[in-house]
Amino acid sequence: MIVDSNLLLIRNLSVEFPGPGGSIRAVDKVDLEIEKGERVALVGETGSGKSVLLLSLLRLLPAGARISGEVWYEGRNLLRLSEDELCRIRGRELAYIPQGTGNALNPVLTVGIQVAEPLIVHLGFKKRPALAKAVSLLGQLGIPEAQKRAFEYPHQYSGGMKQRALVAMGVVAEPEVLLADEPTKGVDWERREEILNLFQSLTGKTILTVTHDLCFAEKFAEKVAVMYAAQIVEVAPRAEFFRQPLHPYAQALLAALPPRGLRPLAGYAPEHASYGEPGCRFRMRCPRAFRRCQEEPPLLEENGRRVRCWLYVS
Ligand SMILES: Nc1ncnc2c1ncn2[C@@H]1O[C@H](COP(=O)(O)OP(=O)(O)OP(=O)(O)O)[C@@H](O)[C@H]1O
Ligand code: NI
Repeated sequence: MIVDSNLLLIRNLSVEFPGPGGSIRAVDKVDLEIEKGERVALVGETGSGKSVLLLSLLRLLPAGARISGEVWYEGRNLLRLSEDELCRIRGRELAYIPQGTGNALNPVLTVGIQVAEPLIVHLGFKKRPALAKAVSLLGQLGIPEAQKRAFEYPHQYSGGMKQRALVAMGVVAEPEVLLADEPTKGVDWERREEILNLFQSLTGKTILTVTHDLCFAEKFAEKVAVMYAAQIVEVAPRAEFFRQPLHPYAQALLAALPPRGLRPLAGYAPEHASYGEPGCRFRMRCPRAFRRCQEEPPLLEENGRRVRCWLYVS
């Protein structure tokens, strides 16, 4: 067993989807440590593997997905647990907050009862107090007239409201670990603040959030992890990351932000089929690429930061 102060320890995690034209490696040998009570933002462009990484931690991927590696949570490798054991952990100790844009909510149940359900299922609450808590949480997240709207169905909610209902459902039973996939997507500016406040009020809870919203990441996270083309390319404490990102991709990500110059990154991420080729996956778009980038860069570790780039190899 791995003895460590980390609550969640992801080791050499890979996910492949077999397909007719060969398999797609959506997550490639990811290592990430998350301490108890730590808030981590996982950022990176579309298709880089963030959602798949999150889903793989709780084995929520479609049946065809091949997961390898280790995910240690309090001394247990989640990838080795039986489905029964994992079911007991899911929702209660580790909860997943999906994106509200999909069909994550059940269309035939009221929102209130869905938000209340984890309390009933995992903590043995009776329906009335569970509903009361759901209503109060929905109100806290800025759902207007929560008392009334808790009795409405998902189709009566806007996209942003559905997203907030999913956040409420994820946090209601106060799980130790929250895995959230873009919890602010489609949510208005003022309402994002409420999600942020709610997350910050969950003291002692560990939160890993996928987000495209770097402003949210800067306010919310203590640590930032950056993915590019299925790999982790940088991990850094929040302040250091926003002051001086190391990886050229992370630098480009920040340079694209409006207050920092709004310079979009040109080009495209490499095709999955090319992942097997040697070399840095960012090199074709990298303004600082040099000869050595033809070889695969290691994930270097220095002063609590990590970066996968030859520029930092002396
Ligand atoms: N069920 C699946 N079957 C096959 N390929 C998949 C499946 N789910 C995801 N992928 C592929 O895995 C890669 C990573 O997808 P993922 O959804 O994790 O990206 P992401 O970083 O979350 O992107 P976004 O920011 O757009 O949400 C993509 O190329 C995607 O097409
Ligand atoms: Ni995603």
